Amino acid sequence: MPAMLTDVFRGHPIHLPHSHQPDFTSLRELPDSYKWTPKDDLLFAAAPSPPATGENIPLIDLDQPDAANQIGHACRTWGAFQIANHGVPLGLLQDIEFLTGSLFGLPVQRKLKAARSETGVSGYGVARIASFFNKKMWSEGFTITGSPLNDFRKLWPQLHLNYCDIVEEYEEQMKKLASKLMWLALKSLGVSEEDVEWASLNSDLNWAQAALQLNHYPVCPEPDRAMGLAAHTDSTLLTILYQNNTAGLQVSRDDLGWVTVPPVPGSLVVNVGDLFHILSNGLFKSVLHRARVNQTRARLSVAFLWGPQSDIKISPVPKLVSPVELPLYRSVTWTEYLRTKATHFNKALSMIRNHREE
Ligand SMILES: C=C1C[C@]23C[C@H]1CC[C@H]2[C@@]12CCC[C@@](C)(C(=O)O1)[C@H]2[C@@H]3C(=O)O
Ligand SMILES: O=C(O)CCC(=O)C(=O)O
Ligand SMILES: [Fe+2]
Repeated sequence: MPAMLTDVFRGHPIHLPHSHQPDFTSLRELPDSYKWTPKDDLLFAAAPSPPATGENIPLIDLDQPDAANQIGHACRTWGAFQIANHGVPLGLLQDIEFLTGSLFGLPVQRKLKAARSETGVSGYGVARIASFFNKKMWSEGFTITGSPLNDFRKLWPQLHLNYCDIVEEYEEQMKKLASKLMWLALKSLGVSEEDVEWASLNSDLNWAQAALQLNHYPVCPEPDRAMGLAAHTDSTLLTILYQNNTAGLQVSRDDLGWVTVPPVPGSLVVNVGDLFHILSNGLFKSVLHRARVNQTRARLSVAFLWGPQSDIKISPVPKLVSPVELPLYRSVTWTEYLRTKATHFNKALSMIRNHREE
């Protein structure tokens, strides 16, 4: 049995003062510890985003015959896209949104009963990347890896079994969808399952595992100075994000700056993670993204963070490598990569890049 995602941070404790999490609803003013300036995050601009050019990540209908090429194009240009006709039942999206709202609506003391431990992955707390910033983020999160049963029992002594069923069903659907999307994107590069050794050796989806990240961005008294979730890339192959109908997610484009991803009811946002960037030998863009907050509406999101089993080594697909197109990255497992990210944050990708001798 390979090491599991659950154990990935065992040797990498972080100390985050979860228990000092404020009761957001009682704050009328933004405390200084939540006021971000460009100095706190080089990517943070206190000023509003530049005038919208109308350009946005594409919305792709998976029932279209041309979906593979559209997905491939979106992965190369944006590293993100939205999908419609994805086959995930609307009722299930509503259920996971309801579960998320119910979880964050619990009293702080109850949520803290399921607090994430310093060496753990699962549980309630602030995002792990918080340790790289001096200012606090205006959000709370709950991470699920493996069975949520133990944590859910503490949160909902009565209803935990129903909620476990929803999570299980949601993860099942997301797993199928994620693999479908990955193969569609690779198809656009002329790469099929036979070209990827670990996928063709492992039957079905046994090579994949995932984490589910529930996020809550409460109403904020001074949204322009606050940050919901600081700019980052995901350490995944792909991430599939469900957002409630409140805008906040922004993706970065070198030529356009921060672009807000408008919520489209019933659709899902997909983004390329660092491992897919590596697998595609740099062709697919691991998109930098962040979440902003607002003054009138609480925002919820559910991220399905999808990657390979811990014993699988990810490296550029041989078919995309040639004497001209050298492999840009050396091989790395998800576990190794998550640990590199946990120590070096946004330098992680460059640390596994191959540097050519001149
Ligand atoms: C499987 C994963 C992926 C993790 C770590 C671990 C569990 C939680 C994920 C997130 C979710 C929130 C953003 C992020 C940047 C964070 O702080 O925690 C993600 C991180 C990553 O993509 O690196
Ligand atoms: O809430 C969002 O829109 C973004 C969440 C996110 O980036 C994450 O959980 O990794
Ligand atoms: Fe993310």
